[in-house]
Order: sequence, then structure tokens, then C-alpha cells
Amino acid sequence: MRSDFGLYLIITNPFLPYKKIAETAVKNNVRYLQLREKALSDREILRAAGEIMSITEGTETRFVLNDRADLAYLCGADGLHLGQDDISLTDAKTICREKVSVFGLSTHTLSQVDEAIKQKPDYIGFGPVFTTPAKAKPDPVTGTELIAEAVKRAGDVPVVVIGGIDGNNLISVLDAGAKNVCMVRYFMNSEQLEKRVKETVKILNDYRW
Ligand SMILES: Cc1ncc(COP(=O)(O)OP(=O)(O)O)c(N)n1
Ligand SMILES: Cc1ncsc1CCOP(=O)(O)O
Ligand SMILES: [Mg+2]
Repeated sequence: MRSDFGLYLIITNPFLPYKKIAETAVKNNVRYLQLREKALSDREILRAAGEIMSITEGTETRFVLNDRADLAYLCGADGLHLGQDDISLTDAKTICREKVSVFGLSTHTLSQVDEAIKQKPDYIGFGPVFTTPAKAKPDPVTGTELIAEAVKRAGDVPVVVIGGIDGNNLISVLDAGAKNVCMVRYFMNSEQLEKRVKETVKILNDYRW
């Protein structure tokens, strides 16, 4: 059976401190909290990971590091997220051995969904659903039309949709078949993180699937 989780939080250039974000994620039972900091040094990433894990350890919130299998192994992250341009899942598992237990893969097309599923990830990301400035080299937008088919092809693997989603278009992605969502700037650029997380969790819980 597919284990959908609803909200997935990604930390990039946050307005609030890492610990405050982690506390909010834990308090609101957010399953995945990813650190995605492209401009930090390795040492700064490890420091940020340590701060976040000091809050998430022993809770239901899994800490996921983006891109870097070596650093995920070093800091003892629960999970690692890999994109199409990152190292392969096989190589990442070799580096992380048994220390990292959750692996996510990014996909941008339906054929990438088919390929990703063969690798048995714990979840897949699908998008960008809408235009977003939050990725340096953005892939073409998927639109909402492909979401239902991506979810169907992924079978038991949860699909989290990402890219340009905010409080105004959230319902349109749910109407299109999304069960799990990421919204980076909507949460990270705001002082009102907790209010927005609570509102979003309520919308996801109340949605008539
Ligand atoms: C949950 C989730 N989905 C997609 C991505 C994007 O990964 P990637 O394509 O490797 O791009 P970057 O995030 O590395 O810029 C993600 N990080 N998380
Ligand atoms: C990491 C990533 N992968 C696809 S789009 C994206 C960025 C999404 O950021 P936002 O939710 O602010 O548009
Ligand atoms: Mg990546």
C-alpha cells in the first residue's frame, strides 16, 4: 500500500533559523524535512544538518539531505534526495551503506517516472508543475495535466509534486491528483512559516480525495 505523507518541507535560503523550521516541522508532524542549500560550503551544510537533526532525532520527521551522499553519510541523515544530474542511486547506496534509509529521486517527465520506479526509491519528486525561479537550470514545466498519470505509473511509490506551488494554486494540484506537495519559497520566504504549515496541513487533511 502506498504511504502518502502530504506535506514535504524543503529548506532553501530560509527567512527563519534552521532550528525554528525543524521545530515547526516536528510539531506539525511533517514527515520529510529536506536541507537544500546550494550556496553553503560543505562545512556549513554539516553544521546546518547537525542543528536540524538535534531537533528531528527520535521524532517522526525524517531529515533528508539534498544532492550529497557523502555528507548524508557523514552527518547520519535519515534520507538523501537525488536528481537526474546527481550521482546514481546505486552509487549513493554504496557510499551511504546502511546509514541512510530513505532515498528520493527527482523526475520531470513520465518516462523518467518509469525509469525511477524501476530503481525502487522510497518516493519520487515530480515537476516543476509550474514555472519557478527557485532552480538554477529549470526543466520544462509539466503542468498539472501529467500529475494523475505520474501518480498512476508510480504505483505504490509516493509522488511529491514540486515547482511553483503556493497557497493560491495548491487546490489545483490536489484536484489534478497530487497527494503530496512541496512548496519551497511559499514557506521559506515567510516569517509566517508556522501559520502557513498549519493552514496547508489542514487543507491536505480536509481535502476530499
Ligand atoms: C522532493 C524533491 N523533489 C525534487 C527535487 C529537485 O531535485 P533536483 O532535480 O536534483 O534539483 P535540486 O533540488 O538539486 O536543485 C528536490 N530537491 N526534492
Ligand atoms: C527543487 C525544485 N525542483 C523542481 S522545482 C524546484 C524548486 C521549487 O521551488 P518553489 O516551490 O519555490 O517553486
Ligand atoms: Mg539535485
